[in-house]
Amino acid sequence: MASVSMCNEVIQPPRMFMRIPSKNGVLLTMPAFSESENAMACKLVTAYPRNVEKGLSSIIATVLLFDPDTGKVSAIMDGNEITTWRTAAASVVATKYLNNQTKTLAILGAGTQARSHAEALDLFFNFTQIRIWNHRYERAQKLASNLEKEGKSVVTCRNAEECVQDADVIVTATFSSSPILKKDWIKPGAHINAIGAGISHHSELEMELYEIAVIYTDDMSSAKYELKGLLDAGISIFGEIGEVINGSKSAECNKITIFQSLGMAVEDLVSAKLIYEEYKKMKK
Ligand SMILES: NC(=O)C1=CN([C@@H]2O[C@H](COP(=O)(O)OP(=O)(O)OC[C@H]3O[C@@H](n4cnc5c(N)ncnc54)[C@H](O)[C@@H]3O)[C@@H](O)[C@H]2O)C=CC1
Ligand SMILES: O=C(O)C1=NCCCC1
Repeated sequence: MASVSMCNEVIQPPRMFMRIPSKNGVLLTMPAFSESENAMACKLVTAYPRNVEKGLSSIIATVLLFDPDTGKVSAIMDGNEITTWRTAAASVVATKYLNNQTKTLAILGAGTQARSHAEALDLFFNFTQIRIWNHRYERAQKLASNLEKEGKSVVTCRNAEECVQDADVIVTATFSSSPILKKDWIKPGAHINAIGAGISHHSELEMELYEIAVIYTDDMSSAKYELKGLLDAGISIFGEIGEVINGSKSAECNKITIFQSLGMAVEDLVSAKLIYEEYKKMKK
Protein backbone atom coordinates (compact mmCIF):
# COMPACT_ATOMS: atom_id res chain seq x y z
CA MET A 1 0.00 0.00 0.00
CA ALA A 2 1.23 3.45 -0.82
CA SER A 3 0.81 5.21 2.49
CA VAL A 4 0.40 4.48 6.17
CA SER A 5 -1.78 6.56 8.46
CA MET A 6 0.50 6.95 11.49
CA CYS A 7 0.13 9.44 14.30
CA ASN A 8 1.74 8.96 17.72
CA GLU A 9 -1.14 6.82 18.76
CA VAL A 10 -2.36 4.58 15.93
CA ILE A 11 -0.90 2.68 13.00
CA GLN A 12 -3.64 2.00 10.48
CA PRO A 13 -2.50 1.35 6.92
CA PRO A 14 -5.06 1.77 4.10
CA ARG A 15 -6.95 -1.48 3.98
CA MET A 16 -6.54 -3.94 1.15
CA PHE A 17 -9.55 -4.58 -1.08
CA MET A 18 -9.53 -7.80 -3.08
CA ARG A 19 -12.44 -7.69 -5.53
CA ILE A 20 -13.71 -10.98 -6.97
CA PRO A 21 -15.90 -9.87 -9.91
CA SER A 22 -16.93 -13.40 -10.95
CA LYS A 23 -18.45 -13.93 -7.47
CA ASN A 24 -19.71 -10.37 -6.96
CA GLY A 25 -17.74 -10.31 -3.74
CA VAL A 26 -14.92 -8.49 -1.99
CA LEU A 27 -12.45 -9.39 0.76
CA LEU A 28 -10.95 -6.62 2.90
CA THR A 29 -7.88 -6.92 5.14
CA MET A 30 -7.92 -4.35 7.96
CA PRO A 31 -4.92 -4.25 10.37
CA ALA A 32 -4.39 -1.70 13.17
CA PHE A 33 -2.17 -1.08 16.19
CA SER A 34 -2.78 1.29 19.11
CA GLU A 35 0.08 2.46 21.31
CA SER A 36 -2.03 3.67 24.25
CA GLU A 37 -4.24 0.58 24.22
CA ASN A 38 -1.20 -1.61 23.64
CA ALA A 39 -3.36 -3.59 21.23
CA MET A 40 -3.04 -5.01 17.74
CA ALA A 41 -5.68 -6.62 15.52
CA CYS A 42 -6.57 -7.47 11.98
CA LYS A 43 -10.13 -7.80 10.71
CA LEU A 44 -10.86 -9.92 7.66
CA VAL A 45 -14.24 -9.05 6.22
CA THR A 46 -16.10 -10.11 3.12
CA ALA A 47 -18.98 -8.32 1.42
CA TYR A 48 -21.18 -10.60 -0.72
CA PRO A 49 -24.44 -8.74 -1.40
CA ARG A 50 -26.09 -11.82 -2.96
CA ASN A 51 -25.61 -13.85 0.26
CA VAL A 52 -29.04 -12.67 1.35
CA GLU A 53 -30.57 -15.05 -1.25
CA LYS A 54 -28.73 -17.90 0.52
CA GLY A 55 -29.89 -16.89 3.99
CA LEU A 56 -26.43 -15.63 4.92
CA SER A 57 -25.19 -12.24 6.07
CA SER A 58 -23.85 -10.11 3.25
CA ILE A 59 -21.05 -8.90 5.53
CA ILE A 60 -19.04 -11.67 7.24
CA ALA A 61 -16.15 -10.67 9.47
CA THR A 62 -13.52 -12.26 11.71
CA VAL A 63 -11.21 -10.32 14.01
CA LEU A 64 -7.81 -11.62 15.06
CA LEU A 65 -6.51 -9.98 18.23
CA PHE A 66 -2.77 -10.21 18.84
CA ASP A 67 -0.48 -9.82 21.83
CA PRO A 68 1.42 -6.77 20.49
CA ASP A 69 4.52 -7.62 22.57
CA THR A 70 5.02 -11.03 20.97
CA GLY A 71 2.86 -11.05 17.83
CA LYS A 72 1.08 -14.14 19.14
CA VAL A 73 -2.67 -14.43 18.40
CA SER A 74 -4.60 -14.04 21.67
CA ALA A 75 -8.13 -14.38 20.28
CA ILE A 76 -10.03 -15.09 17.09
CA MET A 77 -13.49 -13.68 17.29
CA ASP A 78 -16.60 -13.24 15.24
CA GLY A 79 -16.47 -9.78 13.70
CA ASN A 80 -20.08 -9.42 12.52
CA GLU A 81 -21.47 -7.88 15.68
CA ILE A 82 -18.38 -5.71 16.03
CA THR A 83 -18.84 -4.40 12.47
CA THR A 84 -22.56 -3.92 12.97
CA TRP A 85 -22.27 -1.83 16.15
CA ARG A 86 -19.00 0.03 15.70
CA THR A 87 -20.26 1.39 12.36
CA ALA A 88 -23.46 2.66 13.97
CA ALA A 89 -21.47 4.04 16.92
CA ALA A 90 -19.28 6.07 14.54
CA SER A 91 -22.43 7.52 12.96
CA VAL A 92 -23.78 8.43 16.40
CA VAL A 93 -20.58 10.41 17.06
CA ALA A 94 -20.74 12.13 13.65
CA THR A 95 -24.43 12.98 14.18
CA LYS A 96 -23.71 14.34 17.64
CA TYR A 97 -21.16 16.79 16.25
CA LEU A 98 -22.74 17.67 12.90
CA ASN A 99 -26.43 17.97 13.60
CA ASN A 100 -28.40 20.12 16.00
CA GLN A 101 -31.93 18.90 15.23
CA THR A 102 -32.89 15.34 15.96
CA LYS A 103 -36.66 14.99 15.55
CA THR A 104 -36.93 12.84 12.44
CA LEU A 105 -34.62 10.03 11.38
CA ALA A 106 -34.91 8.64 7.84
CA ILE A 107 -33.22 5.38 6.93
CA LEU A 108 -32.75 4.15 3.37
CA GLY A 109 -32.13 0.41 3.63
CA ALA A 110 -33.54 -2.27 5.91
CA GLY A 111 -30.66 -4.66 6.53
CA THR A 112 -28.15 -5.11 9.35
CA GLN A 113 -26.73 -1.59 9.25
CA ALA A 114 -30.19 -0.04 8.93
CA ARG A 115 -31.24 -1.85 12.11
CA SER A 116 -28.12 -1.02 14.13
CA HIS A 117 -28.31 2.63 13.02
CA ALA A 118 -31.99 2.86 14.01
CA GLU A 119 -31.22 1.34 17.43
CA ALA A 120 -28.04 3.26 18.19
CA LEU A 121 -29.14 6.67 16.86
CA ASP A 122 -32.51 6.42 18.62
CA LEU A 123 -30.85 5.40 21.87
CA PHE A 124 -28.81 8.60 21.84
CA PHE A 125 -31.20 11.09 20.23
CA ASN A 126 -34.67 9.70 20.99
CA PHE A 127 -36.28 10.67 17.67
CA THR A 128 -39.94 11.61 17.48
CA GLN A 129 -40.25 9.52 14.33
CA ILE A 130 -38.15 6.97 12.45
CA ARG A 131 -38.92 6.48 8.74
CA ILE A 132 -37.70 3.52 6.72
CA TRP A 133 -37.57 2.98 2.98
CA ASN A 134 -36.19 -0.08 1.24
CA HIS A 135 -36.16 -1.10 -2.41
CA ARG A 136 -37.89 -4.28 -1.28
CA TYR A 137 -40.78 -2.76 0.65
CA GLU A 138 -41.58 -5.89 2.68
CA ARG A 139 -38.10 -5.74 4.27
CA ALA A 140 -38.79 -2.19 5.43
CA GLN A 141 -42.03 -3.43 6.97
CA LYS A 142 -40.22 -6.27 8.75
CA LEU A 143 -37.61 -3.95 10.24
CA ALA A 144 -40.31 -1.45 11.23
CA SER A 145 -42.31 -4.12 13.01
CA ASN A 146 -39.23 -5.28 14.95
CA LEU A 147 -38.42 -1.71 15.99
CA GLU A 148 -42.06 -1.07 16.95
CA LYS A 149 -41.88 -4.04 19.33
CA GLU A 150 -39.23 -2.01 21.19
CA GLY A 151 -41.69 0.88 21.52
CA LYS A 152 -40.26 3.04 18.73
CA SER A 153 -42.47 5.17 16.49
CA VAL A 154 -41.73 3.89 12.97
CA VAL A 155 -43.25 4.66 9.57
CA THR A 156 -42.47 2.79 6.33
CA CYS A 157 -42.32 4.71 3.06
CA ARG A 158 -43.04 3.61 -0.49
CA ASN A 159 -40.41 5.88 -1.97
CA ALA A 160 -37.11 7.37 -0.87
CA GLU A 161 -38.13 10.98 -1.48
CA GLU A 162 -41.11 10.72 0.84
CA CYS A 163 -38.87 9.05 3.44
CA VAL A 164 -36.24 11.79 3.61
CA GLN A 165 -38.53 14.82 3.20
CA ASP A 166 -37.91 17.24 6.11
CA ALA A 167 -35.79 14.63 7.90
CA ASP A 168 -33.12 15.97 10.28
CA VAL A 169 -30.89 12.92 10.10
CA ILE A 170 -30.62 10.54 7.15
CA VAL A 171 -28.83 7.20 6.93
CA THR A 172 -28.09 5.41 3.65
CA ALA A 173 -27.17 1.77 4.26
CA THR A 174 -27.73 -0.24 1.09
CA PHE A 175 -25.76 -2.04 -1.59
CA SER A 176 -27.10 0.30 -4.27
CA SER A 177 -24.59 1.05 -6.99
CA SER A 178 -26.56 4.05 -8.26
CA PRO A 179 -27.86 7.10 -6.37
CA ILE A 180 -30.87 6.61 -4.10
CA LEU A 181 -30.63 10.04 -2.44
CA LYS A 182 -31.01 13.33 -4.33
CA LYS A 183 -30.00 16.88 -3.50
CA ASP A 184 -33.46 18.36 -4.08
CA TRP A 185 -35.04 16.14 -1.44
CA ILE A 186 -32.86 17.23 1.47
CA LYS A 187 -33.79 20.06 3.80
CA PRO A 188 -31.17 22.70 4.67
CA GLY A 189 -29.12 21.76 7.72
CA ALA A 190 -29.89 18.03 7.47
CA HIS A 191 -27.16 15.57 8.34
CA ILE A 192 -26.51 12.43 6.25
CA ASN A 193 -24.61 9.36 7.40
CA ALA A 194 -23.58 7.64 4.14
CA ILE A 195 -22.68 4.06 5.05
CA GLY A 196 -23.21 1.85 2.02
CA ALA A 197 -20.38 0.58 -0.11
CA GLY A 198 -21.97 -0.84 -3.27
CA ILE A 199 -19.75 -0.28 -6.29
CA SER A 200 -17.99 2.43 -4.30
CA HIS A 201 -18.48 4.20 -0.99
CA HIS A 202 -20.10 7.17 -2.65
CA SER A 203 -22.53 5.45 -4.99
CA GLU A 204 -25.69 5.98 -2.88
CA LEU A 205 -25.72 9.79 -3.09
CA GLU A 206 -26.02 11.78 -6.31
CA MET A 207 -22.99 13.87 -7.23
CA GLU A 208 -24.99 17.13 -7.04
CA LEU A 209 -25.56 16.43 -3.35
CA TYR A 210 -21.84 16.03 -2.71
CA GLU A 211 -21.29 19.29 -4.60
CA ILE A 212 -23.43 21.36 -2.20
CA ALA A 213 -22.76 19.55 1.09
CA VAL A 214 -19.92 19.81 3.59
CA ILE A 215 -18.28 16.39 3.60
CA TYR A 216 -16.58 14.73 6.54
CA THR A 217 -15.06 11.29 6.69
CA ASP A 218 -13.49 9.00 9.29
CA ASP A 219 -10.01 8.58 7.79
CA MET A 220 -8.54 10.94 5.22
CA SER A 221 -5.70 8.60 4.25
CA SER A 222 -8.21 5.88 3.26
CA ALA A 223 -10.41 8.48 1.56
CA LYS A 224 -7.61 9.15 -0.94
CA TYR A 225 -8.14 5.64 -2.29
CA GLU A 226 -11.71 4.80 -1.42
CA LEU A 227 -13.26 8.13 -2.40
CA LYS A 228 -11.11 8.59 -5.47
CA GLY A 229 -14.19 8.85 -7.68
CA LEU A 230 -15.37 11.85 -5.67
CA LEU A 231 -11.97 13.50 -5.50
CA ASP A 232 -11.42 13.00 -9.24
CA ALA A 233 -14.76 14.72 -9.85
CA GLY A 234 -13.42 17.78 -8.02
CA ILE A 235 -15.32 17.20 -4.75
CA SER A 236 -13.29 17.99 -1.66
CA ILE A 237 -13.55 16.37 1.74
CA PHE A 238 -13.71 19.08 4.42
CA GLY A 239 -12.14 17.00 7.19
CA GLU A 240 -12.22 14.05 9.53
CA ILE A 241 -14.77 13.71 12.32
CA GLY A 242 -11.79 13.37 14.66
CA GLU A 243 -10.71 16.89 13.64
CA VAL A 244 -14.14 18.23 14.58
CA ILE A 245 -13.87 16.49 17.93
CA ASN A 246 -10.39 17.91 18.63
CA GLY A 247 -11.50 21.37 17.47
CA SER A 248 -9.19 21.73 14.48
CA LYS A 249 -12.12 21.71 11.99
CA SER A 250 -15.49 23.40 12.34
CA ALA A 251 -18.83 21.61 12.49
CA GLU A 252 -20.88 23.21 9.71
CA CYS A 253 -24.21 22.31 11.32
CA ASN A 254 -26.29 24.89 9.45
CA LYS A 255 -25.37 23.42 6.09
CA ILE A 256 -26.15 19.98 4.69
CA THR A 257 -23.45 17.75 6.13
CA ILE A 258 -22.40 14.29 5.02
CA PHE A 259 -20.49 11.84 7.17
CA GLN A 260 -18.97 9.58 4.53
CA SER A 261 -18.29 6.50 6.60
CA LEU A 262 -15.56 4.20 5.31
CA GLY A 263 -15.01 2.06 8.40
CA MET A 264 -11.76 2.04 10.33
CA ALA A 265 -9.68 -0.90 11.54
CA VAL A 266 -8.97 0.93 14.80
CA GLU A 267 -12.73 0.84 15.59
CA ASP A 268 -12.61 -2.95 15.26
CA LEU A 269 -9.41 -3.08 17.31
CA VAL A 270 -10.76 -1.21 20.34
CA SER A 271 -14.06 -3.12 20.19
CA ALA A 272 -12.25 -6.46 20.05
CA LYS A 273 -9.98 -5.49 22.94
CA LEU A 274 -12.96 -4.50 25.11
CA ILE A 275 -14.70 -7.80 24.34
CA TYR A 276 -11.56 -9.79 25.11
CA GLU A 277 -11.10 -8.01 28.43
CA GLU A 278 -14.70 -8.73 29.40
CA TYR A 279 -14.22 -12.37 28.39
CA LYS A 280 -11.12 -12.66 30.60
CA LYS A 281 -13.02 -11.16 33.57
CA MET A 282 -15.84 -13.71 33.06
CA LYS A 283 -13.34 -16.58 33.03
CA LYS A 284 -11.88 -15.59 36.43
N1 LIG B 1 -19.04 2.16 6.38
C1 LIG B 1 -18.84 1.04 7.03
O1 LIG B 1 -18.04 1.00 7.95
C2 LIG B 1 -19.61 -0.18 6.66
C3 LIG B 1 -20.36 -0.19 5.53
N2 LIG B 1 -21.12 -1.29 5.23
C4 LIG B 1 -21.93 -1.21 4.02
O2 LIG B 1 -23.27 -0.91 4.39
C5 LIG B 1 -24.19 -1.45 3.44
C6 LIG B 1 -25.26 -2.26 4.16
O3 LIG B 1 -24.66 -3.37 4.81
P1 LIG B 1 -25.57 -4.40 5.63
O4 LIG B 1 -26.68 -3.67 6.26
O5 LIG B 1 -24.66 -5.21 6.46
O6 LIG B 1 -26.14 -5.29 4.43
P2 LIG B 1 -27.55 -6.04 4.36
O7 LIG B 1 -27.43 -7.03 3.27
O8 LIG B 1 -27.96 -6.50 5.69
O9 LIG B 1 -28.55 -4.89 3.91
C7 LIG B 1 -28.45 -4.33 2.62
C8 LIG B 1 -29.68 -3.49 2.34
O10 LIG B 1 -29.54 -2.92 1.04
C9 LIG B 1 -30.68 -3.23 0.26
N3 LIG B 1 -30.23 -3.35 -1.13
C10 LIG B 1 -29.53 -4.35 -1.69
N4 LIG B 1 -29.29 -4.09 -2.99
C11 LIG B 1 -29.83 -2.86 -3.23
C12 LIG B 1 -29.92 -2.05 -4.38
N5 LIG B 1 -29.37 -2.42 -5.52
N6 LIG B 1 -30.57 -0.85 -4.26
C13 LIG B 1 -31.11 -0.47 -3.11
N7 LIG B 1 -31.07 -1.21 -1.98
C14 LIG B 1 -30.44 -2.40 -2.05
C15 LIG B 1 -31.23 -4.52 0.84
O11 LIG B 1 -32.59 -4.72 0.54
C16 LIG B 1 -30.99 -4.28 2.32
O12 LIG B 1 -32.00 -3.46 2.85
C17 LIG B 1 -23.34 -2.25 2.47
O13 LIG B 1 -23.09 -1.47 1.32
C18 LIG B 1 -22.06 -2.51 3.23
O14 LIG B 1 -20.97 -2.72 2.40
C19 LIG B 1 -21.16 -2.37 6.04
C20 LIG B 1 -20.41 -2.42 7.17
C21 LIG B 1 -19.54 -1.33 7.56
O1 LIG C 1 -15.30 -1.29 7.57
C1 LIG C 1 -15.86 -2.35 7.29
O2 LIG C 1 -15.90 -3.30 8.06
C2 LIG C 1 -16.50 -2.47 5.96
N1 LIG C 1 -16.46 -1.46 5.18
C3 LIG C 1 -16.93 -1.44 3.84
C4 LIG C 1 -17.80 -2.58 3.51
C5 LIG C 1 -17.47 -3.83 4.16
C6 LIG C 1 -17.19 -3.71 5.62
